[in-house]
Amino acid sequence: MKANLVLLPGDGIGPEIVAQARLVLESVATQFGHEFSFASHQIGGIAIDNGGDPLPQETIDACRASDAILLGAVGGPKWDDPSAKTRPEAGLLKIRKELGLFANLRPIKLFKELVDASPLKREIIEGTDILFLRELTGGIYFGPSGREGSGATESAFQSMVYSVPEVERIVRLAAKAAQGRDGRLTSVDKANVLEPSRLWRQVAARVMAEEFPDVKYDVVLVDAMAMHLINRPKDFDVVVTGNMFGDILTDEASMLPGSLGMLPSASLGDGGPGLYEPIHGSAPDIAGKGIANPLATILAAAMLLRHSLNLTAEADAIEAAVGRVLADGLRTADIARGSDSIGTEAMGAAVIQRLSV
Ligand SMILES: NC(=O)C1=CN([C@@H]2O[C@H](COP(=O)(O)OP(=O)(O)OC[C@H]3O[C@@H](n4cnc5c(N)ncnc54)[C@H](O)[C@@H]3O)[C@@H](O)[C@H]2O)C=CC1
Ligand SMILES: CC(C)CC(=O)C(=O)O
Ligand SMILES: [Mg+2]
Repeated sequence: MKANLVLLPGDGIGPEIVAQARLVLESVATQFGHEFSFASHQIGGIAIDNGGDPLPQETIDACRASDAILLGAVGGPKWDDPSAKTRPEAGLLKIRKELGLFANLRPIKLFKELVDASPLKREIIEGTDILFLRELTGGIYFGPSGREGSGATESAFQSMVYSVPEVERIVRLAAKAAQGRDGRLTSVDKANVLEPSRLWRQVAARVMAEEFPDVKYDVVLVDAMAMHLINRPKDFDVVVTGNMFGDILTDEASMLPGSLGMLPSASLGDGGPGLYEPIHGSAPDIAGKGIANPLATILAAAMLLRHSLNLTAEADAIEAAVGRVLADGLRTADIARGSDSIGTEAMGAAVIQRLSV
């Protein structure tokens, strides 16, 4: 198969981890007889530095013309000035919106070889397999925002807005995902306080009752969910939630496998190219040191093969190679828990070495 892939390395550790995922994809292409072409484009802080815009038009055009996109991360202290006209993160939000990527799939799957990396007890986490569906192009990150007044009385606002169609489409997708898994769906909201959450809860209940009577459905408030996630994670199958709640809960869930550096994601819309990325950010504290964990990005590349290119065996091969690396005891610093660790490049090479085993 021929595929035209766009790489958006971005900032901080982004270029380091995307480089390893690219090598893995090149190795898969050679082994399975595919022709993948790669074109790198700018997003985030580096794009601001080079032209003042965190998402240049040429990047949007290249993404639209591609079969799939692999992104590293954006942002960093260099661009954190609160009075700046724009921010790297605005580029990421915009590309998601431009491409209509309303569904962010975040699988929280534990490699059995890695149960020792979590700060949580083995008996709590072992066997955890949750699929989060985070709504990605609506909610508070996209609501009306601004500032009013000035000086000591200045105020700022950002509104959470959800519409019926926005809730319907993400709940339908989540329910379909549940049908293909253990048949259970949990919707997470804050309906005791927030009006958009009350709409979300009403719409989700109707969609589930009318269209998915076979899926076991329940609702949990987001604050309680934050606790359940680390107390009884095995009780959850598919979880559907809004943009900000999904963002925060999945960072928390990264403590189940033990590190943000282990969790990939896929952002999908109604057709068109999907965008794949680790769930973590640009990790400025370790950028340039060669120690970032590239496995989340490598696993995101596996999701790209599975969801955008329909290459199941190839995606399985990457995931199996990651399992072998972990079984062989190889760990980057974030999952080493004090024992010996290897760097970003060595971890990428170790995955490639085990691809054909
Ligand atoms: N998708 C994206 O591009 C995202 C961008 N950001 C941006 O990233 C910047 C840094 O944000 P932080 O709050 O520090 O979150 P972060 O996710 O970048 O890092 C949080 C902690 O996890 C560690 N970490 C993250 N990924 C790792 C990896 N692959 N291997 C080993 N350790 C890893 C970091 O070293 C840090 O200690 C900010 O500018 C933020 O806005 C944050 C989240 C997502
Ligand atoms: C720009 C932010 C919303 C990025 C982020 O934290 C995420 O998508 O996980
Ligand atoms: Mg996040």
